[in-house]
Amino acid sequence: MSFRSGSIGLLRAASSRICTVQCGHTQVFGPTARLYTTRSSLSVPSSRASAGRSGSMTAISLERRHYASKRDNYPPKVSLKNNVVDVEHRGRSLKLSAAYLLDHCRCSKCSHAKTKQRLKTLSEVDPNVFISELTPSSDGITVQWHGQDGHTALFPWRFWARLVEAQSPQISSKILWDNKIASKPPSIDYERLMPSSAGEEEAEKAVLEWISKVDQYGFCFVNGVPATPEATEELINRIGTIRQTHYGGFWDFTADMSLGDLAYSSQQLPAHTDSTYFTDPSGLQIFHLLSHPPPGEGGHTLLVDGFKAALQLEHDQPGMYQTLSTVPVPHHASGNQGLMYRTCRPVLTVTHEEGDESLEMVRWNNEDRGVLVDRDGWDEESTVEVWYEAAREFERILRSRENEYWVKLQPGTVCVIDNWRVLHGRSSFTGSRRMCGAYVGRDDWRSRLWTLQRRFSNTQKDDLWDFGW
Ligand SMILES: C[N+](C)(C)CCCC[C@H](N)C(=O)O
Ligand SMILES: O=C(O)CCC(=O)C(=O)O
Repeated sequence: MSFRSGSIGLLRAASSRICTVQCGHTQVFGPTARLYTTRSSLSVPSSRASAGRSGSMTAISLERRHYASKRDNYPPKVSLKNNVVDVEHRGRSLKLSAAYLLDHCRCSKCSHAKTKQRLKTLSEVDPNVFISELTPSSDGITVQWHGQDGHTALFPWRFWARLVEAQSPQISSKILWDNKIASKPPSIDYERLMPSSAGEEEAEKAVLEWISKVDQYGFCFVNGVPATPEATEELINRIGTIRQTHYGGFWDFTADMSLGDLAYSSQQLPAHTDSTYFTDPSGLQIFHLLSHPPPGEGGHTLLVDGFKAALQLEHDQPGMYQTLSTVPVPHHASGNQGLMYRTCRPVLTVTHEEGDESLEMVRWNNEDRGVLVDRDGWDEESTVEVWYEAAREFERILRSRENEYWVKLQPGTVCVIDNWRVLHGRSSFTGSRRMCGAYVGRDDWRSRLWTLQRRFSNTQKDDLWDFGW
């Protein structure tokens, strides 16, 4: 499969469904066997190539997006038969047990209104409980259980609708890209992000736009940042708490080998993700080049969309994708006295949420990779040799010219990277080069994204039924 730059390429995915791809900001491609596809609102420029069945782009979702419930004007159809509740809504249906509904009751006895936590253990939910009655009203359906001291509770219509819609493939806004992203990389202006210059509400809206771009593209530049560590740290705190690691919290570093890692050298660093030796790799990697005065040269930054590369591998070599998703690989950080970090995990983390499969993380760092051991026995078909073949192909895709986006960072431009998706690297350099930045945890930046989405969405504020999805 090849992406023809600058034109509409036709890709015949494994499932023989034809997708069109607009090279540059590659927004679509790949098999649909493993991924949810859904018609997106993206419109395809009139394409020279026939787009086969799908005349329009289909946005491929790589992971479930935070599901934003929609107001539903058509109350779902809810009925009870043989102690099973049948829910039909927008052409989809599901069946719920009486015990499931009792477990999901959010009355004041079952759920804490402030903490949104359950107040019942599973042992307090009788798996054989019976529903004695369903009573519809304008607000929803009141369920009364037989026994359980006559437990009765209202489930609002938005609960029933959201539960059914949560079964369908979630549309994500992930946008895959190749080196053509250079023509228009995602970015936002610093002034818009700071309450002191934009006001609190507008700055919060801008932070939502900023983090949404990181979520969509896997990276985003911030332009016009004062080239100081202080301003950089203040900006990073607009996203969330800086994550402490054995490299400290906020870092300000040069090529002085002050710490036992190649980052503190002037050597070239191939495309990699950081903290592959942590069970929970850093969520965001944030860089700000503060200075690299002449006659210093080099030190260009490399970015590669790991999700695009992984799905390219899945399309071309599904068996290799499977290998990289299953064979655990050791990674370690052993360069600093008295510290030893080691973790053994596959290169690709694929989650199986509710039966669907979605790519969640690319964990790739050849410098920090440890010793491969084959417990199944060494032969030509050994797991290690099969892994090498897949890893070499993946590295070939990562290092292909079409996938490498090189950029020379400048003082004043901060680069925020989703370290679970986008790989970064560096060319070697000469002279005095000063870089600062920090990590932010995955859960922290995703929490900031979801709370801002909720703040600026039209959902009822602090609606107990809006949590825990
Ligand atoms: C702290 N700072 C980002 C400057 C360097 C961190 C070293 C990163 C390490 N090689 C890894 O890939 O996890
Ligand atoms: O110095 C740079 O530009 C990047 C260093 C790096 O890759 C890292 O710290 O992980």
